[in-house]
Amino acid sequence: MAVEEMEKKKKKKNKGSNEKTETENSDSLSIDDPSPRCVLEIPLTSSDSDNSSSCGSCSPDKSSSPLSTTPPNVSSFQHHGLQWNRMIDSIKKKSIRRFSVIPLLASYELTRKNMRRKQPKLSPSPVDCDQILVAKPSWRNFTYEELVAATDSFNPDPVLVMFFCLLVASMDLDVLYVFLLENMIGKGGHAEVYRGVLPDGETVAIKKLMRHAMEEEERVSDFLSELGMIAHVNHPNAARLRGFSSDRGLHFVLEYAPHGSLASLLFGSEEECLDWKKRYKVALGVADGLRYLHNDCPRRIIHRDIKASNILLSQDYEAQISDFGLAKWLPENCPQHIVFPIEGTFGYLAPEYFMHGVVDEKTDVFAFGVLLLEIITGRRAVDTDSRQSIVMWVKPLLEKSSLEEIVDPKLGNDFDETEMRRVMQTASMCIHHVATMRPDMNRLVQLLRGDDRLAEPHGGARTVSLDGCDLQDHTSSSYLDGLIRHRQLLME
Ligand SMILES: Nc1ncnc2c1ncn2[C@@H]1O[C@H](COP(=O)(O)OP(=O)(O)OP(=O)(O)O)[C@@H](O)[C@H]1O
Repeated sequence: MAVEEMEKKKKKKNKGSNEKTETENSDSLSIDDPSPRCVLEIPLTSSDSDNSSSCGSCSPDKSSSPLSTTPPNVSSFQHHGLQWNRMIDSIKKKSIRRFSVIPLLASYELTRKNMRRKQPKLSPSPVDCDQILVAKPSWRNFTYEELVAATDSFNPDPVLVMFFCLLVASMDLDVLYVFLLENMIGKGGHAEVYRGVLPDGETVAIKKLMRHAMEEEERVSDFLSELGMIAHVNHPNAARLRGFSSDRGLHFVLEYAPHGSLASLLFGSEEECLDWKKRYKVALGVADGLRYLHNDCPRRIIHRDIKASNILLSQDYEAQISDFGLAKWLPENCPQHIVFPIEGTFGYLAPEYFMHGVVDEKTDVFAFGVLLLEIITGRRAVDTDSRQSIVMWVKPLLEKSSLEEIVDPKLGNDFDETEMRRVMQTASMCIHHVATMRPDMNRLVQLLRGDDRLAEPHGGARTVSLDGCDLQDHTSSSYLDGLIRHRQLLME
């Protein structure tokens, strides 16, 4: 846990500087195609215009194969993109002066109707690019007063807290704080999350970015990046945006997940046990969500922070991938990307990522494998006391296929053995130390469902192998060395 916190601190310290310091790796690696800096920003590059299959890929009846996408109407796509880019540029310029500029977005009602009014009529095309560019016509810009009303004044004045504390001298400050913040439902490395109820009765989660360490400009940039990402995502297994607010702080308004995070259910209480049926459903849901992000979303998205606390659970335990703060857009035609500094959460990082900064779909596949191991074993990615990585602990047991040593003791014998073995086998493929040996998400979904006879061999339509990074030196022992080195670096 301490290690994880250390990682988080490092992550947050580094956050923001990441985009500026990402490096190009000359030959086979991607040019630095930035993640979106604002809602609906389309990063157009010459390479993209040449090979932009993303536009067609968001048609609602999309098959699971990314190869079956319709070619985009490039000129329409670029036209929209350039228009949005101009708007974003203007926001960015103004945000340097003062970040009260985001309400400007309010004047750009992001509805399809409005888009049409502001655009010259385009010739009809087989692919409706409006659907991509205006992926979430329903979300809106909230005022601070609306958020206060929704959360019953979620953020009490610290002076008020002190006043109460003095008044009730016997009360512990922390207890009082939590008492006053009874709507707070979660706290991450850079955000507090509150429950709120909108006037129409819908319960929402309001994620409020905290003000620590980061420069205001960086926070704005990160906020816009995460907003741009989540605004593009539209899948039952991904968190849904209801709106945002930049009034007195930066806020996301998200669909509320009543069961909280997978981490809180798996590790929260000794007494309670998430039954196997739900665990299996969550595993399938996360796999589906990742498959969408990697293959079927308007842009190829690598999440980079898949972990149990970023998987939320809906009323009926449908998994929702959340927290797109580190997510990265990769161009279609570039196999991988090199990033520095390395960000993410210790215990979930793929070897080629924490050793060489290589990012692609297989980065998420590795983290997904660790998540599956947590689901099976009920252990954390890194054991709190021994600080042992679950990957190193489980590898010999997976080889023995030793159910009784691996399965969460809280489950007893209350699980479907076929499903359990399937998930174990899938996890073991995901955590392979050689990236190209890990299956892609299309195949993993099929493996998890038990219809792997239909599955393609390793690799994926959007994933191209990169010899330099599939170094055979990623043996188990070098992985362990790498982990230790990485941990030492974090401690420095
Ligand atoms: N939509 C939601 N519904 C219910 N609970 C939520 C929701 N969003 C977030 N939470 C809770 O708040 C916690 C923190 O949220 P989140 O991970 O988005 O914050 P963060 O600061 O970005 O985290 P990180 O430390 O990973 O960067 C989650 O683990 C979850 O328990």
